Amino acid sequence: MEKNVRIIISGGGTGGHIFPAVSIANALKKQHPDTEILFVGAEGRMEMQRVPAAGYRIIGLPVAGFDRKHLLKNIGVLVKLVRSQLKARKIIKDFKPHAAVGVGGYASGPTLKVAGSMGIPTLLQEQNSYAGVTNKLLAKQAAKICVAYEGMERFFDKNKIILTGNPVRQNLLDTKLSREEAVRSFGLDTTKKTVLIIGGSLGARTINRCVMQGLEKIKASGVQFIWQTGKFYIDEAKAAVRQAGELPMLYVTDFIADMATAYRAADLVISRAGAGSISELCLLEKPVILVPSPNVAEDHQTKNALALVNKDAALYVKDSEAADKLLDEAVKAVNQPETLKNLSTNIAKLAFRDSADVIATEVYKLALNYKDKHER
Ligand SMILES: CC(=O)N[C@H]1[C@@H](OP(=O)(O)OP(=O)(O)OC[C@H]2O[C@@H](n3ccc(=O)[nH]c3=O)[C@H](O)[C@@H]2O)O[C@H](CO)[C@@H](O)[C@@H]1O
Repeated sequence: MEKNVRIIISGGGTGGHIFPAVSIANALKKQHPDTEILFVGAEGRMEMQRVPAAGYRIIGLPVAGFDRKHLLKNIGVLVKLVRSQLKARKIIKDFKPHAAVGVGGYASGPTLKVAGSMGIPTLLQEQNSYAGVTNKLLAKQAAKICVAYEGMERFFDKNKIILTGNPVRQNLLDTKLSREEAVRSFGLDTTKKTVLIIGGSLGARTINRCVMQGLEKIKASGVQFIWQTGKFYIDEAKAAVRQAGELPMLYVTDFIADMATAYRAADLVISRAGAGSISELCLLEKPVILVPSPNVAEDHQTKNALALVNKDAALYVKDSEAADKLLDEAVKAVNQPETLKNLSTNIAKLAFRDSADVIATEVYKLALNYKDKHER
């Protein structure tokens, strides 16, 4: 008989944490429709909209990130952390979860710490090839740690590690559109090569600058571009395009809701090296030039990128060299079918399928085990 299991999923901050969290929830619901799921996020962050839009309930904690550069500013952050832990304790007492999942991001720290200290089994999902501080701290209490890269024993107890890959939104894999239909949906020319430029869920300043400074080059390239700027940069980007005059080979937007169509249209992708984007590129076998962000904790995007570059599965341009090289490299690569084919073959080998299902199965096992012991 199906037993009603309750699970908390906590974390967020950016798409890279939220999309895997929602995918795990969907997989749990698919496997065991009676599972009750509660999300715990950070007040004011992206998850507070995205999670309800995906059909799940979320409660926000007043948590904020530590300022690693200005230590004095952290007094307020510490107060918020204590308040968050108190609120997490109340949430857990009310909801009575049988397991908790942490996907990284501010909220997962207090939630998983409190859950662990109350004896509830916890599972961590580490998306990157270099473990974040929060996950390293939470790892001691965790029952299982699902990772996406080899070699994570250098951060975590190897007996707890399961190599699952990062969950990817199912609709990315389900699209039936042809390349031509996808290209047309952006108002572009189906006879031309197309480069998709993405900067992670929030956009990437360096990549945007390269495009804005390279508009004349783009005009002359014979190639067309779909450019996602991120919401902070869209006005500046649109103004630059207006000033450059007619650019029918360039589609500009702040955010692409339908990434499946954008990937389908692309012959080559230029991307930051966020873990979510990389997992998608692997599954969709897309040739990519990675430009890791140097502004993330412990420089983890460079490590993500190198895990692919070392296997000839991606091209690599350093952030500091992007202004000089990026557009030229993209135009060159997209016109070399042999290069594109090799990149596609090699990146496909790094894909993990069924990631969300495997993680959901592990969480459910932990939860059932706890429930059997405590609710007889
Ligand atoms: C700046 C920052 O801190 N980035 C981190 C953040 O990634 P961040 O959320 O920026 O990026 P990811 O690459 O992990 O994920 C981006 C997600 O947003 C989607 N997308 C993107 C653009 C768009 O227009 N529409 C859209 O839907 C992508 O398809 C993808 O699913 O979490 C990741 C996972 O821990 C880390 O590896 C990144 O280093």
